[in-house]
Amino acid sequence: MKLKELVAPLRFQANGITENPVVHSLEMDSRKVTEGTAFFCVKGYTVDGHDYAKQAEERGAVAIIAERPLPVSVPVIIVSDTKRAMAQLACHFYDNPTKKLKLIGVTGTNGKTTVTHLLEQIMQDDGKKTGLIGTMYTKIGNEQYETRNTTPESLTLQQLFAEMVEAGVDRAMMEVSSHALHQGRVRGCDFDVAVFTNLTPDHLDYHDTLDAYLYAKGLLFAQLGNTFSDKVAVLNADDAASQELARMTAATVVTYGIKEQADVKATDIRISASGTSFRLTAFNEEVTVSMRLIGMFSVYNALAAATAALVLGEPLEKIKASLEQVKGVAGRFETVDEGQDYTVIVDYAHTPDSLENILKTVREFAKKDMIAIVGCGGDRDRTKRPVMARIAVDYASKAIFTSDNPRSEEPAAIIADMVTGVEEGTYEVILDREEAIKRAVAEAEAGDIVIIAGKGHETYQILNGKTIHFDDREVARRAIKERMSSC
Ligand SMILES: CC(=O)N[C@H]1[C@@H](OP(=O)(O)OP(=O)(O)OC[C@H]2O[C@@H](n3ccc(=O)[nH]c3=O)[C@H](O)[C@@H]2O)O[C@H](CO)[C@@H](O)[C@@H]1O[C@H](C)C(=O)N[C@@H](C)C(=O)N[C@H](CCC(=O)O)C(=O)O
Ligand SMILES: Nc1ncnc2c1ncn2[C@@H]1O[C@H](COP(=O)(O)OP(=O)(O)OP(=O)(O)O)[C@@H](O)[C@H]1O
Ligand SMILES: N[C@H](CCC[C@H](N)C(=O)O)C(=O)O
Ligand SMILES: [Mg+2]
Repeated sequence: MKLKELVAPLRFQANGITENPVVHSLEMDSRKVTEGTAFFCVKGYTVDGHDYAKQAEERGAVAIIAERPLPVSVPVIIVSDTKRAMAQLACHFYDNPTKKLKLIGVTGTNGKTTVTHLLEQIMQDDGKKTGLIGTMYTKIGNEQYETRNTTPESLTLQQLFAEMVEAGVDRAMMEVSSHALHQGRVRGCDFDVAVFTNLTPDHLDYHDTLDAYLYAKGLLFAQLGNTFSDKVAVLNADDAASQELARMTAATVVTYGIKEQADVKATDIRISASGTSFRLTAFNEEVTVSMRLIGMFSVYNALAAATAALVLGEPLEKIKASLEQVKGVAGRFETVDEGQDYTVIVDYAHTPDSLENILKTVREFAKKDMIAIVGCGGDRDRTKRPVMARIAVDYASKAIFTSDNPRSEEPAAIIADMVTGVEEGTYEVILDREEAIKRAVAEAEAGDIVIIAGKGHETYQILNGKTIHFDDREVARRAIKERMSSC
């Protein structure tokens, strides 16, 4: 695409360009610039991309989009907000891929990864070609690609959607984080359905207040638009935040829930240690669903996915069949089973609400003791630390506090924050996560349950700013085997 055509959507901001080179690619990272790139200078939280304009030019950039004049010899297009321009031009450059597929965005504090995976299963079972973008990876069909963020920035995002369109994807589901909404990463995405799971405290390091966090989530619904269209907001009737979210859009609102009046409802809920069953009533239809997913929160996730699928025209019977197929999502309530006589579960609970949900659920079925291994991420919301510690102590027979991605913080300083929420003598601290897991496995008696919370599918530990390989499931498996072989 020629430069003038690329920047045409910027309208008056693009006036005065005289040169018109061919632009082969778009980049916001100077290190990735190649011959023919248009480079966007983005002011980040760590550095200012404007400082890398010269490097981008040296690497072959043919145009620079910036917020101020720069000493380079290639054309510089000055805009008031490069991130905004970047999203807009990315949509244009990749020919608005999200207009060519059905796009479902899922937001909320907990359950986004799970709900997108449930949707993927439903769509795939109905013969649709799917794309998925989220915490664990991006998937196009069944091919997986690594991504750094749960919701990538706009350039990566639009490129991924273009690849999806190219691959024949007709249904794309993505997790939309509050950070992404706040930073405008999803601007220009043509969402057909926006799904809300729930809102509980998290990320207050970034958003400061719960209201600001809710506002960021609300942007997804605002982005459905202010015209009456086929777009649908799928809201959780049992979460008070949904009323705020409904106010933000003119799109049709469809609700799901258990307690309050809702369009799609679960009743007769039976939860056991091996699964969950419920009656699913959707508009004038009704089916009974028996899933392997455990806990009341899983019923909410199933309802959210079922409602989104229904509004996209999937038949209820097929939705039921798919939900019944799902074995679970990696790192979410994943059991590590080597035939031992105690249960070991790895789960991604890293917020107060998710930790409480998971521990409460297990507590209900635990016949004997429940040992919980809990940590809190470094360089993240400090306010959740004492709350999570309190929850662990309240629900578990034994709480072990350990490290969960300390990042640039001292592991002991994170634990020091955690223990302000609990009384001395009610917990044990083992800073080294591997040691903590080994200890829990060594102490577990027949019938006990060990829950290793916080890292789920993660295959790394970020310590002292360095990333090392670490997988709770591998560590637990090794510990179980070692214990077995030493008996
Ligand atoms: C706080 C935050 O959101 N940071 C995001 C931000 O990084 P940043 O602002 O620090 O970027 P920066 O390093 O200052 O760089 C600024 C600009 O200079 C450029 N640069 C930099 C160096 C160089 O040599 N050349 C160059 O051109 C960079 O490419 C960039 O364009 O922009 C990066 C690129 O898009 C993101 O990867 C990064 O996410 C970091 C990794 C992160 O941890 N984000 C978390 C908070 C986050 O977004 N989490 C949510 C999920 C949360 C949840 O729901 O649980 C997510 O969606 O992932
Ligand atoms: N609907 C829910 N309500 C409360 N807790 C939940 C819910 N669904 C899942 N959880 C808990 O939260 C954990 C994370 O779930 P999931 O990965 O689906 O959430 P997420 O919103 O994608 O998280 P992230 O923001 O880190 O991407 C699970 O391991 C489980 O403990
Ligand atoms: N998306 C979340 C994941 C947290 C996972 C937990 N293991 C941690 O590192 O705190 C975040 O980046 O805050
Ligand atoms: Mg996720």
